[in-house]
Amino acid sequence: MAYSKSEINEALKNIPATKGGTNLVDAGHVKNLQIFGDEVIVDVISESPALHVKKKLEVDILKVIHEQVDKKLKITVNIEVPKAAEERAQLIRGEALPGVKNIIAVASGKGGVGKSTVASNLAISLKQMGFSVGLVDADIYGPSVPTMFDITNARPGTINVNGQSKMDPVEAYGIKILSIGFFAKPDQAVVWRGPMASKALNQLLRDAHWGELDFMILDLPPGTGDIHLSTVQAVPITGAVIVSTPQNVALADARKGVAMFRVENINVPVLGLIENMAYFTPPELPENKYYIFGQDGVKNLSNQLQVPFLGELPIVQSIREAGDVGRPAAMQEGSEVQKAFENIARRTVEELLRRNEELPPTEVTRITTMAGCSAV
Ligand SMILES: Nc1ncnc2c1ncn2[C@@H]1O[C@H](COP(=O)(O)OP(=O)(O)OP(=O)(O)O)[C@@H](O)[C@H]1O
Repeated sequence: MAYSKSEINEALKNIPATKGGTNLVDAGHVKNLQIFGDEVIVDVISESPALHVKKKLEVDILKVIHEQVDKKLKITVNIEVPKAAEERAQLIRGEALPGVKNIIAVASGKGGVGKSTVASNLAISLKQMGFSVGLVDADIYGPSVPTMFDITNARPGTINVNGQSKMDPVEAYGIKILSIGFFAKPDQAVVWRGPMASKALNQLLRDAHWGELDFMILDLPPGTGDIHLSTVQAVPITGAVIVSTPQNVALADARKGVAMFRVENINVPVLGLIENMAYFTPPELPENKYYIFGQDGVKNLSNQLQVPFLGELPIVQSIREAGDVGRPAAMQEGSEVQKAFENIARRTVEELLRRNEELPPTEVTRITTMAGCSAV
């Protein structure tokens, strides 16, 4: 069957333009429309660079063409953002996040040491202490927060704030959450080039309606890469906590993590180190401790680097299980695990309050050269 451009244009007229109060076609936002048999290619403009606006535009286009023309059509949507709109978006980078009092970045040098587990449970413990908490999963290499909060199928909504369309974070267990995993398929984000990942992160932070938060917890990817630099450029991080196991290979990377935040141009206060998987106690031998990854490695590193030690977490099967079923272990009322996470949250808040008393607010990093980055 042959399809005509006018048929498709008529369908597209049902979609509002991203700016100007008219529809896509009348706003001149459909730049090109090509039809090859049952394939349709739509080149369209989005006046907003925001990820959720672009995603909605794509979904709307697929929907109206499938519904109003033919559901068998194969549709490709290419979205272009005019340069001026990009630049407007860049201008707002770097200011404080309105309504967000403290931003804590959770980082690790090495992957798999339990950074997301700590970030998720820290968020829960802070919430249990009565604070309002947001959690941003910026781990492009393996966004695990949606799994840990059982929201893999959730998607943020859209909310109108003072005439501007903003992302409405997903809420789970009283915590407002946005994850890079909501916007990229599991194997997609890993191959994003630095600028793409940075842009996506910037949007999670800035194009969302976070409301009033005492704490925003940022789950960073492991390592010391592009996304870390983008984060410190995007928002003023109040302080960073670094998670490591006591194993030498992890400690070497944790040291690099501390060094990164301490680089002159970055200058984010390190609130402290957390030792995860510190030991294992079999339930049938409660007096025994087995130091599977070595003993006190993180404690010793804290002393060496003169960074506060925020506490330790043993290896506990229920921590892993709780993460997998999407109900963080800190929610296990009255358990040892809940107490361990609560102690860490308390120590973190103590160090944060001390930091807020002793140091001026963090300024966003304005990196113009690579000078000073050799330590990373
Ligand atoms: N203390 C612990 N006891 C038992 N299991 C744990 C503990 N900490 C983390 N785990 C488990 O280890 C695995 C890795 O943890 P997690 O995903 O938090 O690490 P990560 O450092 O965020 O990894 P990456 O950033 O590389 O994806 C998960 O299955 C998690 O449930």
